[in-house]
Amino acid sequence: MMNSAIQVRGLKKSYDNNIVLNGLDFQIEKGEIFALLGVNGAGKTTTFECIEGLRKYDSGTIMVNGKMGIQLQSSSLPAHIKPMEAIKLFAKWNGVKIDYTMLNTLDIKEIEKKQYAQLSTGQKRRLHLALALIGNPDIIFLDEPTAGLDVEGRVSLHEQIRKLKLQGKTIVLASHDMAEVETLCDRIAILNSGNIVFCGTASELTNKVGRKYFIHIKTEQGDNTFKTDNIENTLISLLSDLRQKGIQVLDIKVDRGTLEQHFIEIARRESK
Ligand SMILES: Nc1ncnc2c1ncn2[C@@H]1O[C@H](COP(=O)(O)OP(=O)(O)OP(=O)(O)O)[C@@H](O)[C@H]1O
Repeated sequence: MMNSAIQVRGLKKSYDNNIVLNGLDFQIEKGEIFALLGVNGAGKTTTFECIEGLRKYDSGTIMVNGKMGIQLQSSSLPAHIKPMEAIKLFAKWNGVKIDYTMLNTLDIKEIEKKQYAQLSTGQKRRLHLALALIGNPDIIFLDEPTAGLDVEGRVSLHEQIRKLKLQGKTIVLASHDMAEVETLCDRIAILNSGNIVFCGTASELTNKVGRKYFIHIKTEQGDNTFKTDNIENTLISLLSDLRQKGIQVLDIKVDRGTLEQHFIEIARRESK
């Protein structure tokens, strides 16, 4: 019997002439938080749906070792349903008793009187997570769980996900937020042009792409972006240069770069 929670071998899927998955190979170990990263349209949802058994694939094998719980996409419930009605319905379908402790941790009480359509994005996410957990699954799929959430909502969801891991659950999530998956996930797979172009830990990824930062400086003369692996030195030299020229700085932002920028970097390295 395999030890991994999920094993995917040679997974291929096309929609008409559009090859979305061109032979994916990866496995997800039991008890890990695993992220599938990719830009919009990379095929994350398609991969998930193939694994979940919701979508037919063209070829390859998928083995799943455990019960799956799936977090619904937003607005997938009827507008008038109330959270507790949805929870009772799901519990009935799953033939399980409702776990009120779990509902309390997700603060479902706070929203139980509202209708689905009246819930905020964060409240809908919490309800969707509760519904995914109703059947006490071993493997939980979260498709962009923090998209559209504010910082507080994001932090609280990350805490929930970490708690699930401590309970021994396997968490599989899709995201396009590099910073998020770096702090949250044990391993990351990057999906690009139908293939897994990277699969490993966040620090392995950092070693591969280098610790690159992007400094965005807005001045009275316009916007400029600089790439660096040494924020301090680059900032000092940029700022002193601007001061010397008498150009006023209006705003400065530093970030880790977008996923696209990291892809370009990885692709460049692999073609060498
Ligand atoms: N039912 C479908 N019929 C035809 N094409 C589809 C279908 N579902 C998805 N696609 C196409 O497959 C590709 C991958 O879509 P998918 O939703 O899997 O990507 P994704 O990585 O989840 O994207 P996002 O981050 O935007 O959710 C896209 O080009 C999309 O247009």
